[in-house]
Amino acid sequence: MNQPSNSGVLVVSVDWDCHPSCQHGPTVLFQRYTKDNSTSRQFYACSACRDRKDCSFFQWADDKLSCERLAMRKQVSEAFHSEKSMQEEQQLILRKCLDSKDYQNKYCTTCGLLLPPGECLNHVNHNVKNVSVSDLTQPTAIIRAHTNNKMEAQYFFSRQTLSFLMATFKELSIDSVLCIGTPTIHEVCVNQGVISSYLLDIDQRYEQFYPVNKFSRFNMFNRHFFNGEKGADNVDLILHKQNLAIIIDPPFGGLAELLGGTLQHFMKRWKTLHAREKRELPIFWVFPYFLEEKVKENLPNVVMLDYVVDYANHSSFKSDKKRKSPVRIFTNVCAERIALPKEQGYCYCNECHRWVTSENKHCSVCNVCPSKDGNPWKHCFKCSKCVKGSREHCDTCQHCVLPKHICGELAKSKAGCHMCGDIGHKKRDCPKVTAASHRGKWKKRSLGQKKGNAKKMKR
Ligand SMILES: C[S@@+](CC[C@H](N)C(=O)[O-])C[C@H]1O[C@@H](n2cnc3c(N)ncnc32)[C@H](O)[C@@H]1O
Ligand SMILES: [Zn+2]
Ligand SMILES: [Zn+2]
Ligand SMILES: [Zn+2]
Ligand SMILES: [Zn+2]
Ligand SMILES: [Zn+2]
Ligand SMILES: [Zn+2]
Repeated sequence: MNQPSNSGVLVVSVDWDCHPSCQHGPTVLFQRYTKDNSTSRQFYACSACRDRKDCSFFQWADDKLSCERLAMRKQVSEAFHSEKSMQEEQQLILRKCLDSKDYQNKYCTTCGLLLPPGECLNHVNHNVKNVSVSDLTQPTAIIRAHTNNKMEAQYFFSRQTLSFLMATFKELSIDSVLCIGTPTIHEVCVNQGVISSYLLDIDQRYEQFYPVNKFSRFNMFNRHFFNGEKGADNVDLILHKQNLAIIIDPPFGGLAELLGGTLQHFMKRWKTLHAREKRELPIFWVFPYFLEEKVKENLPNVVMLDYVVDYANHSSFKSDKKRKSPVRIFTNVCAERIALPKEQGYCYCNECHRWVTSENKHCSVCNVCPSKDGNPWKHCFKCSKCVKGSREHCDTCQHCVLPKHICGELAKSKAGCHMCGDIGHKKRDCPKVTAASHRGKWKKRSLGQKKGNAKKMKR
């Protein structure tokens, strides 16, 4: 999402049928407040890109577009809609590469293209690499990952995490998965051939490696299929599978309310197709632990597993790093049914009936294994709850805080409303926000999902 300012931006509406579209499908209506919060104005911005550099679409909701701008918008939109998917042509190239015995296949990393024989001449000064026939079955190893945190944030699961996820699916008798932004899971499923899978991802490069019955270019924030009905029909086919699960691993900065909307849309469709099922469609949503509240607000009945998800190509979220990855799995499957690997130090808590990290000790007062971050927590009788092990109770702040804190700061920051600064209420009850919500399908959500943490984690 484009953020014209750091403060005071809310999602107002996600009415996909009525909003103007950018090249990533329908935009989101946001509300931006001035610095002193005295006035606000609404604008439409891209749902997929959190930086104007990646998608320049921006439109004030009350702006009357000039004729030239309208004409330009129309031109862009027409060009976008006529840009038909090249998936079928790409598949012919893939076929040629797979069949080739007498020449070395090439992939141009600069253009993100698999090159048919003879095509290399057009890529002379580009970064071209050789790919073997077996490489072609591992697209995530061929493509250059786009690690732009404001858009794709392509971080691939480590081998260990992949094995855990695959073992979990097997244990739960899941035989089909809808992979949303999880190309490595899809790759393993396709290669192993035991679990059937379908990939939805915004990265068009996968069109070269998978036919339309295996992949569609898709925007997970607004449910936009770049190939129209074709993609939607193929997803519907997989939603017919009874023992299906969805696994989604969005960029951290992605708004939970939009992601929740997408998941609930698929869950609802699955429920309609399996009217006799009492269960919900199993969901595995990979997201940081510090966004737990946001996930739970937007997807009811999920729990956070203690399992630490790590990545092969992320500089800090690798399993060999000292600092643990903050990424966890949120699921609506009963946590008791998901055994976490003992050999990685997880153990079963008989009181909580779930698997936890060995540092997450059961608190007999709260009657839970309280740790969220995987480090030891302890009970504070003054706060009447468990807190991070590094915190000490401060009688002045009346809270458990870091020993080296500035007394009073926390109380100040906890007191008021982030929106208007008033001490008397919290952001969710801010009259300014409520006053703004007077037109149909409104949603009042903060854009800043614990910005401090999200910024620190950069994904
Ligand atoms: C954090 S990575 C997750 C990859 C996953 N860990 C794996 O190993 O398969 C985010 C994924 O979501 C995709 N993505 C980013 N923005 C998207 C969007 N708006 N809609 C759909 N996919 C998106 C990226 O291309 C990338 O594959
Ligand atoms: Zn866009
Ligand atoms: Zn090239
Ligand atoms: Zn416990
Ligand atoms: Zn406790
Ligand atoms: Zn305390
Ligand atoms: Zn204090």
